[in-house]
Amino acid sequence: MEAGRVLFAGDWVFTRACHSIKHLPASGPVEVAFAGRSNVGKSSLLNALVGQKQLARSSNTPGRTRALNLFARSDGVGPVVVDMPGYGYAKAPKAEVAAWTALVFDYLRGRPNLARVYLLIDARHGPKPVDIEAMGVMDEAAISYQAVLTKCDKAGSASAASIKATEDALRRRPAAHPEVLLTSSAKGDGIAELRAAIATLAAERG
Ligand SMILES: Nc1nc2c(ncn2[C@@H]2O[C@H](COP(=O)(O)OP(=O)(O)OP(=O)(O)O)[C@@H](O)[C@H]2O)c(=O)[nH]1
Ligand SMILES: [Mg+2]
Repeated sequence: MEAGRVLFAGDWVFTRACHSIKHLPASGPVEVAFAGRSNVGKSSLLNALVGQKQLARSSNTPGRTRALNLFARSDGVGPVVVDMPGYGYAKAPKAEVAAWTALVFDYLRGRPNLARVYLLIDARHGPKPVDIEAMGVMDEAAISYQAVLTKCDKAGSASAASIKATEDALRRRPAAHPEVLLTSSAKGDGIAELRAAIATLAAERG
């Protein structure tokens, strides 16, 4: 827990927006990425980790994040954290949504220094078909991933069913971490645990 706190207490800054995987740095430190449907809470989770409300822009309107946005500590210590566009429904033209979705899936398939994907799932709704598709892509690419339920503060009794549905969807998937993390960016639940998990990963892989 302490290593996670220290890692995220540093000075985290936005470093680059990539609209194509060609624009990513050729190689570099370990990356950790947040994937999930539009509006699931990816940018908010990053802000909760770093303790800054507006480092990554979040919005009520699905389709806020439109590039692979890279964040890192200004002193270069630790991993790069990648806030991705959402896949699925968004308030944007269909062709644009299709382009981001392709960008996300290209990144998941072909990034050698990608150490772990956190697959965010809304605790009120559980996994949707597009989340299952993302799991399949990551299994095939052998990218380690872990499910994170978001907005647990709003889910009430629905979260038990979402936990069960998520665990069921992850069973027998070769690249999936079996444990589901429960979080609320609004209330801070699960944030210290996620910080610690990322610090451990960076220490192992960095
Ligand atoms: N109650 C509650 N609301 C949350 C939480 N996390 C995110 N939200 C809200 O959900 C909305 C979407 O959050 P974002 O962080 O922008 O979601 P995103 O996944 O980055 O969305 P896109 O960039 O559009 O794909 C915002 O209005 C947030 O304030 C949470 O833990 N609890
Ligand atoms: Mg976002």
